[in-house]
Amino acid sequence: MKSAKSVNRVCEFLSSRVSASGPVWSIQIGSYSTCPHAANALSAESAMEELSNALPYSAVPGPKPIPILGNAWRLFPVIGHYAISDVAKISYQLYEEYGRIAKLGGLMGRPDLLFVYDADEIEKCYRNEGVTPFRPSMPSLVKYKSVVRKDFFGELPGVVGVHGEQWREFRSRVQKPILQLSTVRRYLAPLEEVTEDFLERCQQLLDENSELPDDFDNEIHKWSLECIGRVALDTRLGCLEPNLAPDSEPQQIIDAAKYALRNVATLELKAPYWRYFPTPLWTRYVNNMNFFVDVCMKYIGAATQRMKSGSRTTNGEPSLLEKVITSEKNEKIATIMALDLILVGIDTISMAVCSILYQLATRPELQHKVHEELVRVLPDPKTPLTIPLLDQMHYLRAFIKEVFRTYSTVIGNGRTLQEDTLICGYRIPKGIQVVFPTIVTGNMEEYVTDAATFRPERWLKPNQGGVEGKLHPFASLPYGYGARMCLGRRFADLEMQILLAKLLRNYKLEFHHEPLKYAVTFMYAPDGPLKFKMLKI
Ligand code: HEM
Repeated sequence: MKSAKSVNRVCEFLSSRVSASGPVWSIQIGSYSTCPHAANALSAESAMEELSNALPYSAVPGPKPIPILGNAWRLFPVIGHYAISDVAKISYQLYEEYGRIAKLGGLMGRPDLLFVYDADEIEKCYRNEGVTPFRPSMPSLVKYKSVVRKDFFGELPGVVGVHGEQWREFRSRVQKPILQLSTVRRYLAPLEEVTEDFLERCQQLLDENSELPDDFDNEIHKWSLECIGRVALDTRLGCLEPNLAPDSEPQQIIDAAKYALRNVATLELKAPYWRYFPTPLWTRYVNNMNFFVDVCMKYIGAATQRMKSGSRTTNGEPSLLEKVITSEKNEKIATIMALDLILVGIDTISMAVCSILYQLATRPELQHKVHEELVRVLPDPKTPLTIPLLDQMHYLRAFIKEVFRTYSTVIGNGRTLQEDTLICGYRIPKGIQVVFPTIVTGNMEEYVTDAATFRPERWLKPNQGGVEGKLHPFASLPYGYGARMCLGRRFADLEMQILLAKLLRNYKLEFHHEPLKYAVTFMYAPDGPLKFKMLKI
């Protein structure tokens, strides 16, 4: 029984790791020559009729729950045919066994998970998700924000782990400055500087065979931490310095971020005693989060002081923090925004980079194409990057998109339905958690021509050397879609492009070890030492 409950946590964890996005609520009703409201009413009426004629939810196919254990047993390693460690495989197996829609129910005390593999239906779900889409989220963070530190987070607790009007209000306050192109552009030079320091550190880490160390993923992690410090806290945290003292602030930040990555999974997957009393793991989690809040408060306080004394970070475009502090006149909003960006902006990007580098190192011909493009765009490797230069790196961008399609870093996205919804001909009740498994749909021949082939050219326009073929826009959505779409996507793209451009213009990456398997640890990424050989070109 205890194990069954822990399996139940896997499902909760699973559904909290899938993400989604999606504005565009303007549904195309077709052309009308009379009153548009009449057309709307007609369409609403026919939607109601479709819903009432739909097949019942009970008819959705899926593994049959067995008494007492429900469906939780199916996630047990060995006795079930789905392995906990390979969540991606569960998504594939459900599709293979049941087709375009499958229900995983009987999950003991938690809503069913409904896997949808039909890209047209996924598109409909996103486009109709309403103004406050609900993404099931990390229960430990929800408790931390809404119970443990309610005193601090109050009525506007941020966007991550927050829903409904509170989410909408917060997002509407910070979305514009975060997504504004002028804000993002402003960070090009500072992030380039961070990346140059990172590459210098990589050089120092090379062994006598010019190979990077076993734990190179930790170094990538530090780079992404340093980038997010620059964006969300207006500071250089110092995480890339060699020989950090264990009690130095950067080392403590590195440890706290690593802890967040490794142990939150344990907290949410194992029996959730922490919901009822403070277990040692929970206490450590809370202390860790408090530490992050303190760090954010310290740097936002410093930014406010700088602004009061009239000395800003630069004379040009204000920084993200400066924009938010000025428009909100409220340090707390800026602090909570920074905390949210840090919480989700470190692991996503570092795991994505691990995956992209592994694919580049193991596909030398394609890596060579990226390098050729970079030589064309940057004949002098020392040329500082600019946005127009980055915009010419079409093949590099296509390569990133193709990695996301084939090895979806965030394995999928999800929404808790806010009202009864018609999906694949079934009436799906409000409250069900719908999963959009991009790890599967991005690889379906139905939506992507020659899906099994890794081919960045599919993302290019014909005049850029692109190849024609099917590519359903809702099959591979790395950043989700809509009102809840990834808030940091522009920074993520910028950070990845800067790193790859600087690295591959100057170095060749090789991998001379046993091929690595991909696994879902926290995100979907190669599971093993990334001992790349890094050779100066
Ligand atoms: C390659 C790296 C990244 C990937 C693949 C990624 C993917 C995603 C996805 C799929 C979602 C869910 C969207 C939805 O529910 O529709 C999301 C949400 C979010 N992401 Fe990212 N992300 C990445 C990097 C970042 C970075 C660097 C930041 C911060 C600077 C960030 C900040 C956020 C925030 C704040 C949300 C929550 C948005 C909300 O619920 O309103 N992400 N991300």
